[in-house]
Amino acid sequence: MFVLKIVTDFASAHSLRNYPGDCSRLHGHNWQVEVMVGSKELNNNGIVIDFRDIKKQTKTVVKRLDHQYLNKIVPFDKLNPTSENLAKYFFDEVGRLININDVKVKAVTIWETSRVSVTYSQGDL
Ligand SMILES: Nc1nc2c(c(=O)[nH]1)N=C([C@H](O)[C@H](O)COP(=O)(O)OP(=O)(O)OP(=O)(O)O)CN2
Ligand SMILES: [Zn+2]
Repeated sequence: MFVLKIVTDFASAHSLRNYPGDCSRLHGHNWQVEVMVGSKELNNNGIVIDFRDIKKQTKTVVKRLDHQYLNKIVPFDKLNPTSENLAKYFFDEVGRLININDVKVKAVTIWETSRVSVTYSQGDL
């Protein structure tokens, strides 16, 4: 299995619903997003997928959230805007844009700060 990784980031505000502490108040993060794409096969050019395509499609999703108050953006108007839910959101949404044949998003890691992160994946990495 080849696993490619791209990293990007965005800034947004959120407040956690039903959170027993100061994270229930409005505050912001510079989120870092790592998208891992895997495949067992290479194409004729010896690549899985162009890094540029992964970056481009990830940025399409980032644009929806960048410089926004996440609690007002679908689906986080209903779904708590936790790192866990953001990781699954990127996994699903970037996957919808780039998954084809054996080439699939394998995992997404969201860094909320430089000290804490969540990884969402389905199946083996
Ligand atoms: N499992 C989760 N726990 C927490 C989440 C989350 O998304 N998933 N989110 C938060 C808050 O968003 C909070 O902003 C982050 O808090 P924290 O990690 O404590 O960050 P700090 O910079 O305030 O803490 P340091 O002690 O300076 O590292 C909380 N928990
Ligand atoms: Zn927070």
